[in-house]
Amino acid sequence: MSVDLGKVLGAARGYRDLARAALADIPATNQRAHHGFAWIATSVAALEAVADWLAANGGGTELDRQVALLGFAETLAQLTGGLPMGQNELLRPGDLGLAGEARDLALACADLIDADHAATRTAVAAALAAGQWPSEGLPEADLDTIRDQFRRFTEAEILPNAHKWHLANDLIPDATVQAMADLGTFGATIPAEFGGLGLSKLVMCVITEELSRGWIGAGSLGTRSEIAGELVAMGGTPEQQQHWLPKIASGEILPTAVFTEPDTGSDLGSLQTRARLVEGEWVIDGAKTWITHASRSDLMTLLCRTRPDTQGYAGLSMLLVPKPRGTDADPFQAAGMSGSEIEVLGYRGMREYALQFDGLKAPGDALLGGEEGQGFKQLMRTFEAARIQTAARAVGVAKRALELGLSYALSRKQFGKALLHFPRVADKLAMSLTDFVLSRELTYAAARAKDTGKRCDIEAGMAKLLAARAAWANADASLQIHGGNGYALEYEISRVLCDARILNIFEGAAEIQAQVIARGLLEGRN
Ligand SMILES: Cc1cc2nc3c(=O)[nH]c(=O)nc-3n(C[C@H](O)[C@H](O)[C@H](O)COP(=O)(O)OP(=O)(O)OC[C@H]3O[C@@H](n4cnc5c(N)ncnc54)[C@H](O)[C@@H]3O)c2cc1C
Repeated sequence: MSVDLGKVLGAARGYRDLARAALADIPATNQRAHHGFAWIATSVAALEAVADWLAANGGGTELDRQVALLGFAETLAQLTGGLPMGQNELLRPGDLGLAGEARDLALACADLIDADHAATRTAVAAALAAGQWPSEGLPEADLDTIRDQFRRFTEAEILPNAHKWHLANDLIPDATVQAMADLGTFGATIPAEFGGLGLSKLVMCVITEELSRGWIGAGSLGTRSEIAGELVAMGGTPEQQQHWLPKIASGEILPTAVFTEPDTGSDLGSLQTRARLVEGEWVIDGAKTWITHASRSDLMTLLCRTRPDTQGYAGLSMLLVPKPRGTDADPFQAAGMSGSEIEVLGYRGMREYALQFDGLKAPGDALLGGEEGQGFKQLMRTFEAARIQTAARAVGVAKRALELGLSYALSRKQFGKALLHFPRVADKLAMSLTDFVLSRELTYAAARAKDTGKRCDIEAGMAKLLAARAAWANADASLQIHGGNGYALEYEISRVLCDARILNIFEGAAEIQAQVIARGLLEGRN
């Protein structure tokens, strides 16, 4: 079927602009409308990214074009019918007072929306069954080589072990961490003058995607190095940069990100952990929770209140707090610091901890940038790259879920034929592939925006929002294809489902991303 995707994209953009205009009369307290607008804008941005991907691949292969067609058709149907913002939250055009405008859009794109795409879905599933995948060639130099390198590593070191490590709640072995360090995982984006590879955020995405395809734990190992590296590179003093960045880049030290508190998660500006200067040293008191890799790490990037008289963001500062690396027998060895492990569904390999600080000491020069009151701003700037990296983690998880569903659908027979031959199974695979491609291309688009140096909290939020939805949807679809076996711990998909679920929560819950996107777009930033 031949559809003018450029024309459809133009119409979708027009609808997004109408949604933006509609918000002029709708207060921000109406989250369904405001967050819904963010979802509309995110959906349109994904279509733009897919159109760019096709163009960059010379119009694409037949499979590329089929995937793009399904992506456009489904997205337009969602825009004009019901856009899933959550499992039981569908944005309807009427929520923005756009019922008539949505009907106009549906009419303008009737060729696409009203068509029966069953044959395309079947063809896409058949292509997958034949071992074909959509183009992943990137125009940027060397990226395919880097992808190959990390794909080979993941195949050899991560995939054969991940499920075993997950079931045993093991830490990723030190030897694997070292092998990842040797590949340059932790210093990929740290400037070359500080011992890193000085590569782009797009490279970071490709690396993260490949590792996360093997296991979210592996793809997440570099997250805290990315956060610490960004914090120090963007906000550190020259001395802090010289001291910390080479060690982070080489993997000699593993950082941990210490922000969330028992009573303070999404609303970080309210956090209560305090640090005060006593005789030239910082003394830290308070409680933190959900801290990943807190034991086997050497440096805490710790957000705390250094101005006790302030409330909100103004009094928050970021400290670079060295700590001894813990062991299983003695996980927290610093005086004034204790912790206990939080048992979790998935996202294993580093372990999460609740931490208590009772007079923990840090050196006087631990204050990031040497300036108090900058912590929240410093962290928000860092969140852009961290959210793009999280989106890339989700893309890798979404792909693995699809691979597992595909493999099971090919090998399992019911009613005398492989599951793949049932249209409802083939549909799940075709739409999983479509969601994977849309979120991958949107994530790459966000990384490219970040690489230009411009502010891109909107792009980062969009990528994370969509990719986290794709990871969860694909994991759920794949588990459904596995039937009862998918529910058995011994099957890898049981882990992938648990791993996928976290992506919508940390690094800013989906609702927070939607809020950031809506606010930013309404302020005219995009
Ligand atoms: C496995 C795991 C690893 C983690 N690792 C780390 C780490 O290494 N370091 C660290 O500092 N933190 C970490 N976190 C914490 C994580 O960042 C927080 O869980 C997250 O920020 C959400 O905070 P919260 O859990 O307190 O949820 P809350 O802030 O209590 O929010 C709960 C829910 O309410 C809704 N909600 C909240 N605010 C709004 C709003 N304004 N509008 C609409 N809906 C809203 C959302 O659905 C949200 O999911 C981790 C968490 C997990 C589960």
